[in-house]
Amino acid sequence: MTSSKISVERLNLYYRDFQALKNVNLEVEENQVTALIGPSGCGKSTFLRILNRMNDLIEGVRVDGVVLLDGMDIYRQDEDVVNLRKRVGMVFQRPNPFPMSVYDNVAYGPRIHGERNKRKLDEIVEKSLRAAVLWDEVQDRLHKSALGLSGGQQQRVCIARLLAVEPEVLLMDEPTSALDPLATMKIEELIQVLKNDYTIVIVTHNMQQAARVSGVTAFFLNGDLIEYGKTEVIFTKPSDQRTEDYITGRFG
Ligand SMILES: Nc1ncnc2c1ncn2[C@@H]1O[C@H](COP(=O)(O)OP(=O)(O)OP(=O)(O)O)[C@@H](O)[C@H]1O
Repeated sequence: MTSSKISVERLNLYYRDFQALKNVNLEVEENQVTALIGPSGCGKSTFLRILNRMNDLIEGVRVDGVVLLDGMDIYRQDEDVVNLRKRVGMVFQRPNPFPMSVYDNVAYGPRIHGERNKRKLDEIVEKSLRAAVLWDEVQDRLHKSALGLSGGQQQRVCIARLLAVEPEVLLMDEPTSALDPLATMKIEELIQVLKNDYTIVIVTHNMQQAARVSGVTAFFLNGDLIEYGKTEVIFTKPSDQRTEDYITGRFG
C-alpha cells in the first residue's frame, strides 16, 4: 500500500507571461524517492520549488492550481511558509554550508526555532550527522569550519542541517552535480537510507542516477509532465514516445 504525501493538481506556473509549468498533476508517494527528469529548461527545478513555495521568492511568479501536503493546500492564504519550509526542506546543486563550524551549521535551524539547551543541541547535532552518515568523518572536527570539508562532506552537512529541524519531505535539486563519482555514490547510498524516514523528490540530469535511486520517475518536457510511474516501467516500457526518445538519448 502506498499513500500520497503530496498531491499536485492542475498546477500552472508563470514567470510573468512565460508559462513554465502547464496543468501538472502528480502524486508524490510517502517514503518513496521520486525522480524528476527531462531536458534542460523543461521545468524540473521550477516544479521542485513549487513544493515548498521557494518560487514565492522570485519576482513575477504566478501559480495557480492546488498542492496538498498531507491533504492541506500549501498555497492557501493562511499557510505558515516558514513552517512549510521546515517540513519540506531543500538541498541545492552546489553544497552551500554556512561559513561557520560544522556544529553551528547543524544547530542553526534548531536554534532559530528556539532551542537553547546545550545538551539538547549536542544530541540533535550528533543524531543529524549520524543520519547523514557523516558523524564518523567529522566528530573530531565539529568546531572547525564546514567550508574546510570536501564537496561531498559539505553536501552531507547540508543534509544534516535539514534533518536537524525534523522535516518530512526532502527536495534535492541535482544534489550530486558538483561532486566526484565517489562522493556521488555516498549521497546515493544516503538517499536509499533516508527514504525509510522521509519522502524525497530529486531532480537529476543523470538517468542512471534516477534509475538507481528512485522508485517513481516523472518525465517533464517544455513545462508538461509527459508521464510518471514506477521507475522500472518508465525506463523499460514508457507509454509515451517522447519519454522513450529521451531515455534512449535521442534528445536532451
Ligand atoms: N526566474 C526565472 N524567470 C524567468 N524564467 C525562468 C526563471 N527560472 C526559470 N525560468 C524558465 O523556466 C523554464 C524552466 O526552468 P527550470 O530551471 O525549472 O528548468 P529545469 O528543467 O530545471 O532546467 P535545468 O535542467 O537546466 O536546471 C526555462 O525556460 C527557464 O528559462
